[in-house]
Amino acid sequence: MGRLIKGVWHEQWYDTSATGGAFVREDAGYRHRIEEGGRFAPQSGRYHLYVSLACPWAHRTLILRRLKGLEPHIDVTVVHPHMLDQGWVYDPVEPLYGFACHHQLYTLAKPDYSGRVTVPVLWDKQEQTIVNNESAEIVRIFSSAFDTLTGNTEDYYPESLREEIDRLNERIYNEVNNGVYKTGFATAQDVYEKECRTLFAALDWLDGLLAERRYLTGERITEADWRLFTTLVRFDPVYHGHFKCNIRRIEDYSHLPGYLRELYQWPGVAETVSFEHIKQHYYYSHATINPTRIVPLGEGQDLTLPHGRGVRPAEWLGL
Ligand SMILES: N[C@@H](CCC(=O)N[C@@H](CS)C(=O)NCC(=O)O)C(=O)O
Repeated sequence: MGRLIKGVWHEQWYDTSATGGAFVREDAGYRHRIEEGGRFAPQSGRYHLYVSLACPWAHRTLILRRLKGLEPHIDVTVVHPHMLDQGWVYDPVEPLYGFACHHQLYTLAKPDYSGRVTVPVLWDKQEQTIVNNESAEIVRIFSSAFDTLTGNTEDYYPESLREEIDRLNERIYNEVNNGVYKTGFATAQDVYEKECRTLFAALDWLDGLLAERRYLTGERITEADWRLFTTLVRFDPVYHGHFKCNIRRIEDYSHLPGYLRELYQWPGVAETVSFEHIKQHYYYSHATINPTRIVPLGEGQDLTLPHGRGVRPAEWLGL
């Protein structure tokens, strides 16, 4: 992996030496919106989404694209699961410009770009630039910006729940979504232990919440659930082993496993999950953590089993 410095690719791994062994995530550089009458208008075929099927942040955008019926309007390119010295690469080359490396897309948008080269990227073919490379914002864009085009008005960030969704997102982002990375990329024992305990305290809290509520905010599924899902689905097969998040498995909890299965079985969602890409990416790309690059065989729990959510246990057992 590496980064662009004034448009030139430099190979380097995350530097944790300046932060006492702690992994600190950089903010994304492109934060435009898509809106009627704006610079970026909602038009069919104008935008292209670049994702990794391994990446939990990109995965959120892929789920929203699916749930909001955007597949006919926004094409997708999937990067190769191994992220090595050139960073993310396309194999075969990406379809719009024939690029082999994801960093070429960043320098097409801005020839002197400096910063990390990440997925997801929402690309504008018309201006040949990046509209947005922050998944949380792409999720919001997909949730509402194209509604007139698709006629799909399903709202995953409803006005009445925004305050609660924001509050949930804040803790889940810091302690779970990014918590697994802070645990796994820590290079000092005390930092690892602190992050790992924080992560599991948050999972314990979520398990308790899901004992009371079918979804995080109650009866209605929202973006907060989809944002949590992409971390939960990777947890037992990858984060538990590779990132040493091994105090418990998701499978060991009371309510998280059924919740995870229900979301996995949501129409269209299982097709956005690739355990092959997920395992190949983490175990093969992070040579500092797994120098042998052996990719383990297990895939965690069977997500196709009955989820048992929203029905009384007696009904679920057919009694
Ligand atoms: N803030 C970004 C973070 C995306 C991100 O960090 N993606 C990872 C893949 S899981 C990546 O592309 N990393 C490459 C790098 O950091 O150089 C978002 O949520 O969209």
